Amino acid sequence: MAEHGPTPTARQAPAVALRDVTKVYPGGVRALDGVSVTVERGAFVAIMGPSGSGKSTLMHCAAGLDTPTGGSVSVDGVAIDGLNETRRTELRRERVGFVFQSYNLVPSLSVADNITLPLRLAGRAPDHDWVRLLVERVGLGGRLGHRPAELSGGQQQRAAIARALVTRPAVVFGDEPTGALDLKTAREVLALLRDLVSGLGQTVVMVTHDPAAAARADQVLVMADGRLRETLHRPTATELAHRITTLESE
Ligand SMILES: Nc1ncnc2c1ncn2[C@@H]1O[C@H](COP(=O)(O)OP(=O)(O)OP(=O)(O)O)[C@@H](O)[C@H]1O
Repeated sequence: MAEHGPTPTARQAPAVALRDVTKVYPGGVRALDGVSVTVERGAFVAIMGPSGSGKSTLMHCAAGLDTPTGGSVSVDGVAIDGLNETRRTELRRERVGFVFQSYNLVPSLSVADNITLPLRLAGRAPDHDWVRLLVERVGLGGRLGHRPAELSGGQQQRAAIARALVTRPAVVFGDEPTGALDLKTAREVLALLRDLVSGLGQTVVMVTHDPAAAARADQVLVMADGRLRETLHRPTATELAHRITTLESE
């Protein structure tokens, strides 16, 4: 067994599984109310829903960034409920990648060093072929020596996507990954995510308010009032926009 690789049993497990997850915040807000979701390996899943419906809470619980009040969560076949904070941090570092709306690159590091930073933090030697392949896929070959401030927003997000994939995580979570980008650049970044799912088998789960973005996913989880209201398979942007407007007016 590879030192950092999942066990053969875990390899068969879904990328993420939530069973009957509940989250009640101090003060009594029930942000999640019995949510069960299975994300298969190689799936591109979007989470949509009205403001306050529990999208971010769902993603944070699924990624081990927040602890559910009830139910269970597993990532790459590992139950995260029983892990202490140190083991949970290790699991996030080794099996989960993150892409944020605001890129979150380290300003003082070059693009190349930003991309390989998660490997250094995990004490792992870079797999040079994999890093080269990622840099090629995200189209940043000519920019590796630049600082993030010298890149466009779309290029910064491409670097952040390469960084998220560099550890070969079981799942990449995106929090409004195209939220800060103009329409054309957002479309390019979505096409890249789609390509990483279809071409490399990467599992991606992203929260988005944009029906056009969610329509690139294989499945759209529609949240309402802390519950999974429905799962749509390859819906169109028009269908999604209509669905969300209906939920917002309920
Ligand atoms: N730390 C917190 N403490 C208390 N209540 C919280 C906390 N975080 C979120 N909530 C509440 O939980 C509910 C779900 O919030 P969440 O952020 O998951 O929704 P969302 O669908 O991501 O919303 P948005 O689209 O506006 O980002 C909301 O009622 C919110 O006010």
